[in-house]
Amino acid sequence: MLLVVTGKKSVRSLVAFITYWSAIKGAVKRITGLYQTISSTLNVEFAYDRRKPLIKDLNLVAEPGKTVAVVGTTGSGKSTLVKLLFRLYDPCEGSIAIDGQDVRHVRLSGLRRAIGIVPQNPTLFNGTIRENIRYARLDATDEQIVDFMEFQDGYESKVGEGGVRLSGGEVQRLAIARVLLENPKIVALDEATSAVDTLTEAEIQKALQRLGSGRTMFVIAHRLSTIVRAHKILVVREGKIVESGTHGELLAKGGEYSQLWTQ
Ligand SMILES: Nc1ncnc2c1ncn2[C@@H]1O[C@H](COP(=O)(O)OP(=O)(O)OP(=O)(O)O)[C@@H](O)[C@H]1O
Repeated sequence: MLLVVTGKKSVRSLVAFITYWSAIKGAVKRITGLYQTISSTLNVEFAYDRRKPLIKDLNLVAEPGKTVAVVGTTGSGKSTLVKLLFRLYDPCEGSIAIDGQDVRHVRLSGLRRAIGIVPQNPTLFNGTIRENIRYARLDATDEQIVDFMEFQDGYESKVGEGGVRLSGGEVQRLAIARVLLENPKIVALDEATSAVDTLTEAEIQKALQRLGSGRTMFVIAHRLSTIVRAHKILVVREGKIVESGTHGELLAKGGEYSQLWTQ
């Protein structure tokens, strides 16, 4: 800049330099992007129907490698938070960012590669467990697929139409295995509500711990064990985060969370 002011360089070369520098910086951002810190501006708002705002004053930070559990009554807006993150919808006000970059400025294909989703009811087709897991990454080797966890009847057993031959716990573990195979940096998990026995519960928790290791995980949580293990719990009511903290902190506070807990 000084060289331009003193007349030693032309404005044209300064413009060329800035363009060149922006291109390099852009490229570096794509290469080094950790895709791990999720944050929002203070004023994020969202409405499906403009007359009825749903998400209000959303203030959210999820730190790299940490598990954030979202809890709240039905219809409080938990799934909508995940939809905003994944850009199925954009906020009406404010913005959500990953590593400080507004998700609206990240290429959609890149964003969806960076975030893995474990849905409550995964779509399963009538093939083997191995084939259903491979669906997440068609070029995966057999070794890569069996690396994650064990299934009682083995990887070659058929799951049946829509997974009817699997137990609720196996369906959840299969959905987790798919995302482990995808290996994204961020995971959004909509935890199934189905009750499972203690042994299955322990297996699901083991799979979840592996999933959360080194990843930022955002869980719409229903299981006690998941909530207790989370690094941070967000309590959502009518689209607002009304409390946040660890399980111990929130219980000690004696507010909304402790009421949810005793219900
Ligand atoms: N696509 C949509 N169009 C219009 N309204 C919607 C849409 N999706 C959700 N809603 C409404 O927004 C509100 C919040 O829904 P959301 O699914 O985010 O809640 P939730 O806390 O995840 O509920 P649950 O625990 O039952 O899954 C609900 O009143 C719901 O009916």
